[in-house]
Amino acid sequence: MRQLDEGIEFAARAHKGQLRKGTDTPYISHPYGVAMILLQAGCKEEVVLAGLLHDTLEDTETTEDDLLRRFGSEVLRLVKGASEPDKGASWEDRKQHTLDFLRSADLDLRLLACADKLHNLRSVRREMETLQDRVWDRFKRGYDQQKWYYTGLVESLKYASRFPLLELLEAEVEAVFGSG
Ligand SMILES: Nc1nc2c(ncn2[C@@H]2O[C@H](COP(=O)(O)OP(=O)(O)O)[C@@H](OP(=O)(O)OP(=O)(O)O)[C@H]2O)c(=O)[nH]1
Repeated sequence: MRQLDEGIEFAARAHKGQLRKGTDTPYISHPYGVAMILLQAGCKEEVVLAGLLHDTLEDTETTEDDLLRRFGSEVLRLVKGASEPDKGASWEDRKQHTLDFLRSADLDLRLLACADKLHNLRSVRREMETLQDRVWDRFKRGYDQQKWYYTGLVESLKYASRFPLLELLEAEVEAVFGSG
């Protein structure tokens, strides 16, 4: 529990002042939400910690060395696995890389990715209630490409084996993209 408290504080400091895309929602709500999904799914502490910290390498000043010293090599491995390696590549290439990577990733990495995408898509679905298709305007790509990405995520995550959390993501993808 002590490590989780440290992870909560570390993530809150790292993401201080950041907002979710196109909203006034503090960014930290996303890592906290991802960690809650992982806790509820019965994941071990390193995976929950990685949920709290999963965007710190990609979106904050945090370095790999910071994570290694504070949280150890397994948490660092998981957070690196949740980070896009080439920020300069096109949206299509970055997302294709994620789809390819997840096909052969171990279960803990797939649980982390699944919780991350599930939390993102749940917030999209909530906002669709007021914005309808305009919700996609805040993202770099619209409905068709996002549908390609999220349906591809489900395929990649189940490629090696299925797991219970994936069913929640599949249901969410169906609810958002199923009829489109
Ligand atoms: N749904 C949603 N996403 C948000 C929000 N705020 C920030 N994001 C981030 O936006 C990304 C999707 O935005 P895009 O415009 O399509 O692509 P990009 O930022 O990755 O270039 C998600 O990345 P991702 O690749 O899907 O996942 P991640 O691993 O980067 O988290 C997610 O991290 C929000 O309010 N709702």
